[in-house]
Amino acid sequence: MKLNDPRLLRQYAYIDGKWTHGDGGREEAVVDPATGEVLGHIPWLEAPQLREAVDAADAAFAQWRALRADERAERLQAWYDLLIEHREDLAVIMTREQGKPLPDSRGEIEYGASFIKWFAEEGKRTFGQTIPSHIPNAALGSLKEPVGVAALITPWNFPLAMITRKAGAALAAGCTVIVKPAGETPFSALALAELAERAEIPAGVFNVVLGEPAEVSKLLCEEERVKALSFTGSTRVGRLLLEQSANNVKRVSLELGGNAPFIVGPDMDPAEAARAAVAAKFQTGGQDCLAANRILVHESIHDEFVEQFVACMETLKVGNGLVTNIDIGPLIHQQAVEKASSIVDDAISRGATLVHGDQSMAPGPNFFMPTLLTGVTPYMKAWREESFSPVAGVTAYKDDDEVIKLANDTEYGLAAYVYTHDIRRIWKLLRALEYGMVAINSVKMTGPPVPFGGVKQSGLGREGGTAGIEEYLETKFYCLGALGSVSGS
Ligand SMILES: NC(=O)c1ccc[n+]([C@@H]2O[C@H](COP(=O)([O-])OP(=O)(O)OC[C@H]3O[C@@H](n4cnc5c(N)ncnc54)[C@H](O)[C@@H]3O)[C@@H](O)[C@H]2O)c1
Ligand SMILES: N[C@@H](CC=O)C(=O)O
Repeated sequence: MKLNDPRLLRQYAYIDGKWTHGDGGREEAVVDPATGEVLGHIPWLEAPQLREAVDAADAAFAQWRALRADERAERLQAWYDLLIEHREDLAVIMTREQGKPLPDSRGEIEYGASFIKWFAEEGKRTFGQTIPSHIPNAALGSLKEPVGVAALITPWNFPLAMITRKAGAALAAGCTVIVKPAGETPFSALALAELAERAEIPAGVFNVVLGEPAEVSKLLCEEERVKALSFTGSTRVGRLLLEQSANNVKRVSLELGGNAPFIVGPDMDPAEAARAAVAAKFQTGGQDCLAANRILVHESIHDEFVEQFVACMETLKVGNGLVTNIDIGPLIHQQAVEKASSIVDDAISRGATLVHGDQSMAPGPNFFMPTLLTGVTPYMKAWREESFSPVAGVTAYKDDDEVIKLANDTEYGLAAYVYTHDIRRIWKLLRALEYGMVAINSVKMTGPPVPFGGVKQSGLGREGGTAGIEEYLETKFYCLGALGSVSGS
């Protein structure tokens, strides 16, 4: 891989400020999903090495939490500056291991870095409370204290931002962290570690462990000294980790799967709505927890919407993300391609219409051409499952009550989109949709100040914003008694 700064491509785990290979000799290849080329190898650590990471994070916690918030902010700001300085190399690493087009990778580096900058400041505002006392001669209040060592387990679709949204908050709060990135995209995480070291974030504060996913996650969940677990990934794995964290009653935050409805009201211009729906569906090639998974269009504009949607889809270019003007890169691996095919086959076998999408045009084995199905119903996988691919499904509806029922007909509750200019409809839908986030007449909804997260089986807790740092803080109440007369108590 050609980088201006080749030291950003590290092929070791990072524990206690040291680059570490695996003691057992196990390793895993990291592959470019666009070409199949092996980009490098990462070690799979053994249990004693994973425990060394916990030892290191636990030992570093005392000193890191003892720093003033502004001292931690300085280190985080230096880390942020280095990410921005090395944005181009980081983007190349991301495109090679994840596949997303280079401009999207650049966008993710800036997006990911923005969480570090935002939380560096927010760490200075972790205020406690002064509580008017109901106890004679006492002063009451609360302090905010860091939870302790946090394990951060992250997915491959946003290899950098899903780490920084967690680590920015955790480090600013005074916690130390152990990151377990997805095996498909470890190099972005390791480049973050290299830059954390250059930013003089002390040894043991930011660690990256690698290994067999189930083994590493189980050890981190069952480790008593790990006080918080923050996981982003599938609902299936999230459930498992919640269970494994139960024995030591760990603080658990889960950012899980989505099955976003995209609702188009009868008052919308079909062309405007179709452009927005294409953007919301095909971001990150559909491999996005916010991707519009079920497009619900009022029957009065359905046919024109579909026509406009196809016209927009036809402009999307599929190919290697390193090439200029590509909109959609490869899917992450063969299983993802097989899942996309099975969703399309299942829908067709149950009566949906394949309007667009010729897979013979795919430029390689991991590519999937943008596909449109109409007549999608709740009995199809295209409805029930998060497709995580460029497969769009459209369903016509009659009225607001029906679309609310349809939109909520899923175990997921991460994000929903509503396109309409009717204020009464907006308010009705906003209140009735069982989702953690609702974007109205906007495809963009994320960013550092946003309380990102889902309801139902899309997760627990929030990331980003003031709520995001709370996930890494305990509230310690104090009652300072026997004070004699306390004025104003
Ligand atoms: N809500 C959000 O903010 C958000 C953001 C990004 C992705 N996601 C979700 O992530 C999913 C896609 O990511 P993914 O395929 O990497 O998810 P995944 O659940 O397969 O993997 C996520 C992480 O868990 C690890 N893991 C995998 N299997 C495991 C096991 N059996 N035991 C323990 N750990 C295991 C992986 O190595 C990875 O680090 C989608 O469902 C998507 O919606 C959610
Ligand atoms: N696009 C989401 C990640 C979901 O996969 C985000 O911005 O957090």
